Amino acid sequence: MYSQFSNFLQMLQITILEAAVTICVMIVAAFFIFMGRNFNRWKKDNVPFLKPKPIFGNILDVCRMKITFGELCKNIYDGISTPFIGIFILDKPGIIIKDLDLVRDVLIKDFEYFMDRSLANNEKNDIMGSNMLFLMKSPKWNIVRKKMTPIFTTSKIKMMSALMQRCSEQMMDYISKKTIENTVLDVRDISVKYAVNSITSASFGLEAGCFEESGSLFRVVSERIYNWKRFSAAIQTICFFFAPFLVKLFSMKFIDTMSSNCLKEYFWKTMNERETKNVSRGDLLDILREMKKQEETEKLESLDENVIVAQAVQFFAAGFETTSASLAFALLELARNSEIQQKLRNEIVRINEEYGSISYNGLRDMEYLDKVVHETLRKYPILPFLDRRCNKSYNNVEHGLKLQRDDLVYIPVLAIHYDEKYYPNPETFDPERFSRENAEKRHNMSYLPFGEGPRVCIGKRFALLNLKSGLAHILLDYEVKICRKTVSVHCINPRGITLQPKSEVYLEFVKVR
Ligand code: HEM
Repeated sequence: MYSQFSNFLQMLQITILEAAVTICVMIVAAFFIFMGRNFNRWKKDNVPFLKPKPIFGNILDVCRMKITFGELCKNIYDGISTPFIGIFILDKPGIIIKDLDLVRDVLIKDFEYFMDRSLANNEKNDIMGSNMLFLMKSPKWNIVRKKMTPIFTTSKIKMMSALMQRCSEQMMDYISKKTIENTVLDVRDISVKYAVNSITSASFGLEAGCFEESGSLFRVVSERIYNWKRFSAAIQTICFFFAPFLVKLFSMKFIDTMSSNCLKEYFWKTMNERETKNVSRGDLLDILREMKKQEETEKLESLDENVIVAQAVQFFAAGFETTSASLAFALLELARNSEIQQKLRNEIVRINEEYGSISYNGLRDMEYLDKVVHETLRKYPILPFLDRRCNKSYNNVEHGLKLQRDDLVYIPVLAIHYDEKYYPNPETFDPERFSRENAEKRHNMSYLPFGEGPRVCIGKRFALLNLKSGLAHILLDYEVKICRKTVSVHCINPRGITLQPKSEVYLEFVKVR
């Protein structure tokens, strides 16, 4: 074989080295051509588009972790005047939408064309990840979402509020002990502990114990799940969002095996305990238990045990990072804006006196708190973009947009939230933007921190209540202030997909009650 090959090379009058170099060049050229095979797509369809770079399309800086995809979308959005623009996610055609009527069409009116997210779903090797609602694809998603919607009704949320109150009280004990030694605390750390405690209590029926000195296993797991400091974790997340073929090729898992096994074990342990003792506490676990029973009687193929446990793990993963970042950002903004903080505290003190404690009904009556929370989520939308995949040919005549199956669609939430047209002086933290009068004047797609349409965040009401409970408890007892340790610009971490403070958020806690 080898002698035949060298005879062949002799015939061509080239050496083995020259042959090897030629083959490498040909492979690289073929790869470039393959990755660029769609690059004429937007030109052909007469759609305005951004010139792509070889291999990476328009996301080179995201892959190099120089900026987040949310910020890239914002830069693109700010630079265009067309209702949408064509881009390339590596080799795949995608569009970024600027026109809010078109945003509404994609998220709500024409949802049947955009039911799935663009995220990878590795069904073969990642049973836990692929069964999570966030990653799930239609038609399985339709069935599971319908089954899960009753989890977050008003009466269920009201029951869960008692669990949240307990977590808020644990946080206050912790702050009170910590401030004896040092009045400067890292609110990012406190927020993560609070959010992990709340979500563990609601979705696993267990006390995570994050505020205890001995440390908590759930805190360790939460750190493992989203550790943006770990380069490999950041790369993996980028692959899930933008390079599904690599996810399949390298059998990547959305949540690492150790964390998911650990959560799974706790889930079944508590579930079985409840089964034996027949107790219910009004948390998500009870509802998942009902789903399990229903599944056993109805023999629904799509709701096997993996689906049920994956939802608990999903709540844990979706809940703690989003809520903790929002709470930390809210406290930072309140420390920067002392007048707003004082106005909010006056409301909290008044309603606390009226109800005797920070109860579910009391929180519902705190109108200014509601505005502060919404303005925080406007300024810091934790998921700075929404993504969808077109699942069948789409022709929107009114907006002149034609899409093919598998085209990617992005809604640049961060950019919309900072558009002067909807929010003048967007850098200013102004809760009055969310007075009923002001909110009614805006396009209803100009505020999307929880997404919109049938795939809107299922935990929205839980998250809002959790955030409000945490904030109200802290501000009732403490004034938070900027101090020497507070880093003036909290850059957004370019290694994450979500908006997260890049460093610790130190604030001074001054007792006011
Ligand atoms: C401040 C806190 C939170 C924010 C800002 C947030 C934001 C979001 C956003 C933007 C989406 C995508 C919506 C879309 O594509 O239209 C989403 C989806 C989702 N969120 Fe949240 N979220 C938060 C808290 C939570 C909590 C506490 C839970 C669970 C208890 C949760 C569970 C989910 C799930 C399961 C989905 C996927 C829904 C589906 O695909 O059907 N989130 N969230």
